[in-house]
Amino acid sequence: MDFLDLPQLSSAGGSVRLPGSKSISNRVLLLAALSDGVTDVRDLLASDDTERMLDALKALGLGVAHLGGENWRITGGGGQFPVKQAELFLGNAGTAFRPLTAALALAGGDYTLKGVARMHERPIGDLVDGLRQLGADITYLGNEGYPPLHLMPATIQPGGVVQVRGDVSSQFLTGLLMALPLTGETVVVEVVGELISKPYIEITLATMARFGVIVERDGWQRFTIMAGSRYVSPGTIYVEGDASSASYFLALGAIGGGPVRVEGVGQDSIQGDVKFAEALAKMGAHIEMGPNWMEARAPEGGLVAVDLDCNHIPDAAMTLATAALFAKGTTTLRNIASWRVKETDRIAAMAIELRKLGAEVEEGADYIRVTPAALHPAAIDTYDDHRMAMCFSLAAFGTPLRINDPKCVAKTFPDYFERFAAVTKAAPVIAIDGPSASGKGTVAGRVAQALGYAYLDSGALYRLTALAAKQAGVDWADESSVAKLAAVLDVEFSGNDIRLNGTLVGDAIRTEEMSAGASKVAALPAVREALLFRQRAFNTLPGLVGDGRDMGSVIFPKAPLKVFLTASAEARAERRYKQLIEKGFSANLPDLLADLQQRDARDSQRSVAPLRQEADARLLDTTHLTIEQAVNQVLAWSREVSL
Ligand SMILES: O=C(O)C1=C[C@@H](OP(=O)(O)O)[C@@H](O)[C@H](O)C1
Ligand SMILES: C=C(OP(=O)(O)O)C(=O)O
Repeated sequence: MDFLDLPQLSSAGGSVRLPGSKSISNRVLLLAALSDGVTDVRDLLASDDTERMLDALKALGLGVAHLGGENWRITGGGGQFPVKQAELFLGNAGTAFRPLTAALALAGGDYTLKGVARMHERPIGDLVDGLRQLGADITYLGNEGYPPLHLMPATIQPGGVVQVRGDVSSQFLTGLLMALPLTGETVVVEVVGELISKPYIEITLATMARFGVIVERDGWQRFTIMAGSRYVSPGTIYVEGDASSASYFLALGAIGGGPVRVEGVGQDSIQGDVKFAEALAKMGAHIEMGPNWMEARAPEGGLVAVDLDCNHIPDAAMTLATAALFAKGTTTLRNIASWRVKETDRIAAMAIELRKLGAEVEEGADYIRVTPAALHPAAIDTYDDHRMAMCFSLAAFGTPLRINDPKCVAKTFPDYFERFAAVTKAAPVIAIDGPSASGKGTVAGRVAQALGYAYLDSGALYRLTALAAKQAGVDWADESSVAKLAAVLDVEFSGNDIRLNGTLVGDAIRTEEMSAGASKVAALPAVREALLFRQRAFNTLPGLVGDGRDMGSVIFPKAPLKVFLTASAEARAERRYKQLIEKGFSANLPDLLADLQQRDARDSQRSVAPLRQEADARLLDTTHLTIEQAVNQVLAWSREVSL
């Protein structure tokens, strides 16, 4: 599985231009398609959800032209879909599936609407019930109340009253409202039950108004579409930046110092999720806003917990759940039952993954309660939910972590992690690589001490793996068995002490036998894979010095300082000889030299992570240097680069 390892973060600051709003993009596309005339859409969101809508409109025979960049030209059908029979795949896009169901059910064609497996678990029964009151002919192809759907031509009863439930998803009301002008008659929509996610209805009404249809309303209960309502293209329309996507960056600013500014959405927005900024302000963040921008800074004393009804910001509220990891006290997010029927059961998923990091979490049918704790590294599953992936990126302020399947952000924000990297600063790493017995361990340890950084002796992990295999009677050449051992290796580093399965290992991993074992197991790709995240999990604050063979090339390719530390084979053999004699082992210089040369050859020729100087690594040849001189050189370089 694809994954992304995040180092612990030290700060956040900067500015981000947001991608277009998903909710506005898909509404604008559909209304442009239903309009008379040509609409130029600017700043459209480029993502999976909008691609599904664009593909559907093309399949339905509407004019869809890419003008380059984020600009599209839609030629409307004046309420007609030229293609009368089609099978549409709508992925997991609620904003495509629900509104297209309504529009196509009234359009007099034969259409099959499908999605990904999860879409077939997301309810649509309340919308179908509403459409059937108008005479629509809709069949469930799978489970009653859920996609996929088959829509057949039907005699639509003009006018009257349609009742629709609004307590599972507001998208049912949105779908009906957008489709009803197609009937040409006056229709009243009555909402049954408490309407959730109300601000999304405001987006619907505001977007319909831009296309010339004004809906009369009586609060949240009754909406009237007048006879003769027709969509008319506004000519050119601009899509605002996505307010839900803004939430991650505002939270980064609120946790990581800031200020982080988002551009493309602000106080003039029609999106309810701008209210996320108010929630963050309640947690203590300093928020500033302009018509088209928002900015967040961390409060001096840190964030504080909140107890909030989040029904009005169902998507952005997820960001509060991970921001809560950095707030003093217990945060409770209430009235969020709809989380359970979105991309995944978001209450359950959030609780499971927050607990993996160490937080205390309580979940109920419609709430989640998060109490922060000292976080520890974990691999976070994202459940094919873009917001899970984006929300958990915030946790990196507390611990290095792995995000599984990070590409799921493509639903609404394909380059999220690139933007994230641009406004965050990672705990620094000094990567020191070099051949056996070059003295890199000694130098790395002393540099770490001088800077107050942690020290990762990656070679020790391979030696420990070799030792654990020997103890378990596993052959060093048995790749899958050694990898299994490596994945669950119970090791603990504290100062100079190393424990394996709770027992001090001392010099047992420093013997020539374990050197050879380490070199052998290190050549096995599955073993290296198993130890990858374990090593990256050392990338904590205030910083790390790592030594090994692939620190700069594989483990920490973004390390701000990379050193290739070496010495002539003769000098290294001599150093090793002295070390062994001092420790009371017997040793023979010519043998040591021959071994070293053989090992150099094996390490530099192996197919995975061969030992070599990276193009961006600085060469430190210590043949004629003392340890102090080598340490001082690395420290001098560390001052040169900004760590
Ligand atoms: O209408 C919309 O654009 C949306 C409505 C909300 O769904 P619910 O109404 O199902 O809560 C929201 O979660 C979704 O991401 C987008
Ligand atoms: C719920 C979401 O999506 P959808 O539009 O598919 O409902 C979301 O983006 O968080």
